[in-house]
Amino acid sequence: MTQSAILRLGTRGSPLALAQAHEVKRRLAEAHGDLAAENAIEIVIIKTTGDKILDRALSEIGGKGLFTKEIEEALLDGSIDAAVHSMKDVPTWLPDGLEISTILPREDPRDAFFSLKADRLSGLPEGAVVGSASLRRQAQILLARPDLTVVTFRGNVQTRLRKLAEGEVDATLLAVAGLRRLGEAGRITSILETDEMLPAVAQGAVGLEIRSDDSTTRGYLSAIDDAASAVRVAAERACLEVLDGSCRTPIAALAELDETPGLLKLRALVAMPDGSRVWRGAREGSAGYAAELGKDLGQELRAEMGPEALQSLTSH
Ligand SMILES: NCc1[nH]cc(CCC(=O)O)c1CC(=O)O
Repeated sequence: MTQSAILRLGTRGSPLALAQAHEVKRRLAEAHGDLAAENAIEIVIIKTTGDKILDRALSEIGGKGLFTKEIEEALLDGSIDAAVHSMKDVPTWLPDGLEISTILPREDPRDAFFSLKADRLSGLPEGAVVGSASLRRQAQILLARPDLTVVTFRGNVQTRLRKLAEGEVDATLLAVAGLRRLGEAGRITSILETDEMLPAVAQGAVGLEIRSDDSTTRGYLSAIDDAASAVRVAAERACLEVLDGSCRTPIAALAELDETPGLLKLRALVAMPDGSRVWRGAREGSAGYAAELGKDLGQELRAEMGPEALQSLTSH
């Protein structure tokens, strides 16, 4: 008989999701002697709705939690103890009884540019075609370069880079964090600065979700929490929550800790998908009030947009 695991981690089965789950397992084994034993941590792969839909842009399907619903069900029914998520894919609203307890040290939050025709976005020839299924990236690409065409583009990293090599598109964008975790960062053409392409809320952050009443798992996970990353993600998610964004709303936000200890700087934007309008805002304040800072900025942007623009962007 095999010894049953002490801790079961639920994850999607994509190469990126598995890399993240193995990073969590490695960090936990380093932090706790009993979790270092073989089979002490079991990685449980769970297929989500988002994994089954490969042919359409997620923004067309809509709905929140495409990558998290089935994993959260496994948490609630006790078949796993913690869920490993790309925090970018986790809705701000969580089911009753669940919470995000832990954020790992955040990877680079920026987006990477890939092209065989130019070394940066601004260098693409007039009328070039960029593949991206993200409305956030689409809106910011068109803000900077209204002459470009953005087409829906999905699939894993390998698939996208093959399509790029075959000339289906002239360029594409992917999160730097995912490429680093997959050991594919060497294929990046260049990294987009955040004033040109503000990242998605929580991009580059891996988080763990648990049952709120599970103090045993909470205890294990507290050793691998990165307070600075958690504060940044809290500010960005609070901003998103106020803006009530779905994956169909082009929203970007990035919180960074200043060299001045305890000072958190948050930038956010909301744009029309076609890049015809953009609303930007920035706030800074104490890292101890990260969520308040995020909410304030979200409310400021809401007020600036007015009810009509807000309605057209967030209601579906
Ligand atoms: N929506 C898919 C997704 N979720 C997280 C990442 C990248 C890793 C991260 O942001 O932590 C990606 C792919 C991408 O946007 O390139």
